[in-house]
Amino acid sequence: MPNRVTVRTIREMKSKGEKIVSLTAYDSSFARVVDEQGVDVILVGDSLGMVMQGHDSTVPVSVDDIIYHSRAVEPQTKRALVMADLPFMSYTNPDQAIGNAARLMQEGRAHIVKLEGGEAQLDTVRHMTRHGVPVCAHIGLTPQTVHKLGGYRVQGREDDAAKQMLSDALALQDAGADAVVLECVPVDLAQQLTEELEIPTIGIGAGRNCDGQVLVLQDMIGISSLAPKFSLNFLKDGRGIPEAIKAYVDAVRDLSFPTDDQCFF
Ligand SMILES: Nc1nc(=O)c2c([nH]1)NC[C@@H]1CN(c3ccc(C(=O)N[C@@H](CCC(=O)O)C(=O)O)cc3)CN21
Ligand SMILES: CC(C)C(=O)C(=O)O
Ligand SMILES: [Mg+2]
Repeated sequence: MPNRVTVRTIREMKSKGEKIVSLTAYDSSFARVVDEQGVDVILVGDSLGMVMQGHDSTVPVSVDDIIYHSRAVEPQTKRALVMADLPFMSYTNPDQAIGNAARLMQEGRAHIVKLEGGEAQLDTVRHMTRHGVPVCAHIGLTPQTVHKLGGYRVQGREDDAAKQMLSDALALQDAGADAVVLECVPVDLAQQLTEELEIPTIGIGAGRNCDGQVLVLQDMIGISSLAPKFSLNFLKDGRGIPEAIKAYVDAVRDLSFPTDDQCFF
């Protein structure tokens, strides 16, 4: 694995102020192109339940589904860190979580696993860390709990919620998390989280001050049924798909994406 991006690489990128670029890929053709265009972290996310399977949430996605896509993606990558989501109900206790993380890594070839939640996941993150499983946390809007949240909405606008998010993030870091995704978080709160954490923050709808950005590929080439405020179609001006992905990579690195239009305040 020479020159492969690892959790150490992205932490170094944070300390040097180099932006981390992440994008989803769910099949081998896209994985190859996304890797070739210089995306640092390829996410095999449970949003595949929406963009690949046509469900209206990520709730129906199984561990086998993630493995199916991750197995297609990872062998086509040469440089990117391949991250896979633990789907809903696959990590309700540390033993279940580590068993499913092992499947994502061994059957799915993933290099790091991601799970949603704060406080409730501390024992699980600690257990996985102790056993050498790289972990990315995911806080803010956690789509797996959409039926509790009551919709895909910005999180952390109230003082109490913002304080809770900050303490969750620090506790996840202490538990061993290697990175954290911040989804649909107001710009100022995401900036504060990014400054207070040593581990990298990867934002989606969380402003340009995060250490990195992530988008769902289908959103950034304009073919998904959703048009979240934080997304932007880069497939325009006669560009092909590889060029659109390159434009996204460049825009994250030169801070031209996201603009205020893609942010919550
Ligand atoms: N195609 C796709 N893109 C995604 O970013 C994505 C998925 N699927 N599936 C899993 C979750 C769900 N996500 C979503 C979906 C919709 C909104 C959305 O439409 N939000 C509104 C309201 C925000 C607010 O005002 O609070 C928006 O205008 O963006 C946000 C996140 C993010 N993830
Ligand atoms: C929206 C990103 C961060 C994700 O978790 C997914 O695509 O599943
Ligand atoms: Mg996800």
